[in-house]
Amino acid sequence: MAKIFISAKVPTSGIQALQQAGYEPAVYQGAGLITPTELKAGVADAAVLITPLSTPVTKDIIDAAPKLRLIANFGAGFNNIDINYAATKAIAVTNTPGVSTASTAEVTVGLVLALMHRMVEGDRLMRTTGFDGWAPLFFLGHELAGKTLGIVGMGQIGQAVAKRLHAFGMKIVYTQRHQLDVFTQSKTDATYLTLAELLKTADVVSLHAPLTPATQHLLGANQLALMQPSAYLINAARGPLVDEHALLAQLKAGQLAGAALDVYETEPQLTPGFAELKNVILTPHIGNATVEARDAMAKIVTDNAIAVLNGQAPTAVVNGVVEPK
Ligand SMILES: NC(=O)c1ccc[n+]([C@@H]2O[C@H](COP(=O)([O-])OP(=O)(O)OC[C@H]3O[C@@H](n4cnc5c(N)ncnc54)[C@H](O)[C@@H]3O)[C@@H](O)[C@H]2O)c1
Repeated sequence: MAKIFISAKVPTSGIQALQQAGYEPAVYQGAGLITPTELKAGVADAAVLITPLSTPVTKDIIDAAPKLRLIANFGAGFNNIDINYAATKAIAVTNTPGVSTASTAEVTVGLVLALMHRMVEGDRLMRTTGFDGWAPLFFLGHELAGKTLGIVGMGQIGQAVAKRLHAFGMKIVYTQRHQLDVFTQSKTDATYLTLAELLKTADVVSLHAPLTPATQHLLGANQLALMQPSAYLINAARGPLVDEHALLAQLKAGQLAGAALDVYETEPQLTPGFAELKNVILTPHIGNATVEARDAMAKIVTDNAIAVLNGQAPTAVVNGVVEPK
């Protein structure tokens, strides 16, 4: 029987779906992330690899897997996989689009609310020194209503964030490679701007573009310097979109009002300096960490595994290989 190797624990619903289809997947049981050596051993005789987005699947790993036909990435972003090299070996690479949208949009909205209303900072205060009581000038934040939200990458998550924060009374501007069609744009009254115009204009900048060579350090020192000192930055996309050292310098210099990060440039490491800043919220890559999203992701990867092993085409192919070897 063809081997399915799963390089991290996944929801029970996924394992059960594979068992019902007659497969007994081998699941990595170690603590933390799998090492490259363990991954190579796991894929050596596997036809399918199901892997979380935190695990690099490099040329070396692919070379160690001569029977591999499918790499089903458990995640929407797939920058962890050498998709082009996989294509040269007729290995399909799939992701899990769409099902992270509600969860990641909700987390983003939560970060905007918490940052602008200083909720995490307030929680920390109550757990330490406490406060002297209500006072007219005490602990002031800012309302979202009437402010401008700038979305970088108006795809599924960007649009879901726009819809939700438009309901809070925010004006929506966005940038990406192509303008939206008029109908989609009109649903949130969104206005297209260039990245530079957006950075100069927005009170809150929220990143929702994928990590590609073109988006690496999309916000470097020069771009961050365009933002208003009263503006906030949210990154729930991918850490390397932002030059974190430049961001830290801007925050320390008071050139930005605050930032909320769910993802990190050298994830899972945190760049030293952020933890000390009161106007920064840090969450551990929990954008789609919901039971609902993870079950839906498990369904996509296991459906694809079963399809490929039955000689059918997988869905959500990201490297053009619709008929794997
Ligand atoms: N924090 C989390 O847990 C979490 C969860 C899910 C997804 N994500 C990240 O969010 C990203 C977006 O997800 P999605 O489902 O909305 O993807 P999507 O493909 O629907 O949207 C991405 C958008 O980014 C735009 N884009 C591409 N290159 C760009 C550039 N150079 N400048 C500006 N815009 C650009 C695209 O045109 C597209 O509209 C994913 O790639 C992933 O990295 C994070």
